[in-house]
Amino acid sequence: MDHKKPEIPTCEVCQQPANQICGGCKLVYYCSRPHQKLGWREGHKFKCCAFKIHYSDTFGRHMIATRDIKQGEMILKEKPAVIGPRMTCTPHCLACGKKLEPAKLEGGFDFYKCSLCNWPMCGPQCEKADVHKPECKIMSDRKYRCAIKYEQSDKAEAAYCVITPLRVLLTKNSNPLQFENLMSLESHLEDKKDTPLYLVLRANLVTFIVQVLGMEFDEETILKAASILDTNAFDVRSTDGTKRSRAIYVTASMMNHSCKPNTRHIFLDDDYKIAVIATVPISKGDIITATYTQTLWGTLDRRRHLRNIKHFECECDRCKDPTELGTYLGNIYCSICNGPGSDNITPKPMMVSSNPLDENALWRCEKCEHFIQSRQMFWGNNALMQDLNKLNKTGHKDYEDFIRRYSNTLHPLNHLVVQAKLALIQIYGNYKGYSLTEISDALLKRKVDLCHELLELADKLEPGWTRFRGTLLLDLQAAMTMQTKREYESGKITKAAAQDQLMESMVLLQEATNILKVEPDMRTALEVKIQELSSQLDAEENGISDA
Ligand SMILES: C[S@@+](CC[C@H](N)C(=O)[O-])C[C@H]1O[C@@H](n2cnc3c(N)ncnc32)[C@H](O)[C@@H]1O
Repeated sequence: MDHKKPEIPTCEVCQQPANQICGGCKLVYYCSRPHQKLGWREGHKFKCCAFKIHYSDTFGRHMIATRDIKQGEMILKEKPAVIGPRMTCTPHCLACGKKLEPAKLEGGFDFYKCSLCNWPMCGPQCEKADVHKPECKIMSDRKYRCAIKYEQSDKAEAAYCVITPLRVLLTKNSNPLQFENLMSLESHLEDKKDTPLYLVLRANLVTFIVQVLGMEFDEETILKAASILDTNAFDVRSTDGTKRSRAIYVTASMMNHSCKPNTRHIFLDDDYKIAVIATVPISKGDIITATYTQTLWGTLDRRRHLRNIKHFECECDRCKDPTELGTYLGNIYCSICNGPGSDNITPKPMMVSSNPLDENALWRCEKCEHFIQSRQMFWGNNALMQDLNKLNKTGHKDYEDFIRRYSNTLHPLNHLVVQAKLALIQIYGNYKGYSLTEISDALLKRKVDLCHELLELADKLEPGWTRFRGTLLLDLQAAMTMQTKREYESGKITKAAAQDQLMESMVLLQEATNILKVEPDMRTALEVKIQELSSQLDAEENGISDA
């Protein structure tokens, strides 16, 4: 027999036997905490991570896991290399990104303006923020004053298109290495150059940088900065929804797109660090992916968005599958098989694309000879989306009517129906007049059923520790807890059954907590919910609620 001596790990710093493994890369050992800290300072911080960047002709640079990554693990935390307003937006503060409201000033309603460059800002403090100083100086030195003034609420201003590209260009002097990193990102400028948007940018942005500000950049570099932002920037929102910006994270931008990604990201603190979290276990060698689009859109819409904005053709497993992994999210029923005079065949036959990777391919019935052009699918989707957007959002009636009205065309998991169902889950239990204590047993049951239905969808398209699943689990447990309370109080179930059901709710709440506890806005709310449910369980156990 081969009695091989087991290898004893040794400390990276002193080479003595060690038993503490680095939690980041899980590749190196230390004998003690002081040596781990020393090792980190001496260079491990540059090598320690769970991924490496690979290159392929199909994807360009992309991230690969260098070891198995656990569900819920934070893979990466990074500061933005550049952050600023979106291309066109309603007035937002150039420093903190907050959406601005006008105030009553001497000449009528207007925004507070920076005293030097006249851009709308929150107030004197934001006007002095470091992020605004360099652009403010160059604009005010050139006597440029922003012309935005309040006219009507929510008027989008195209003038914002100059700010974030200007911030990229300003790093050339302030942080040349950062400038190099930013300018080395994928731009797809060649594909965009002649699009209407870039023709407008040539007139606005290039003129602003070269002629108004007198900066020495050529047209190609300026448009490339704008194009790098379009290809790589993340949409950054504060957790309370009052602040919105776009930002580039040089390393996080290396994540490939997938229509069924294996990570989610959140933004932390006031400096908007991004944290990338594994939503499912990721095996060594797997590609680490994010989504650049909306997972709850159908394939036609997702692929068109990716083609137009990110300039690539997505060929992931979901895009290749005409049933979208069995969900039929982008499909409709066949109008012939399910039309008048049909024998109500079950399951109802669907229309599916004859080639999902070709936007122009015909859509055919799975059962009969019926087919339609893909443009009819686009038109139908747009028309119904407009219908959906017009519904009264404060109550449930319009949404329930929408689902009923189109039930012969749209199956229960069509993306338009899913939007209506998500709205209903929000309304039941949360909106004025619909609190969990107020709604009828029937509506409470409807909420529970909708949560179960969408959790099944989530398992196929956004599985694991996703925010979608986390928030659905929270909604479901709240509704189930109320159901239990009502059933017990009306004598429909015994105390033991009530306890079992509350334990079931607790399991759901615990999973939701595991998923959502990293989200800065959720921590306190989750603690309160666990406290409430625990007290309810105690009360049931001690017979207090029998009283
Ligand atoms: C944010 S960048 C990712 C980093 C980039 N690959 C690079 O080398 O700099 C986005 C670009 O990567 C490529 N890409 C990302 N995901 C892809 C995918 N699933 N299929 C094909 N190309 C992809 C596309 O060119 C896309 O515009």
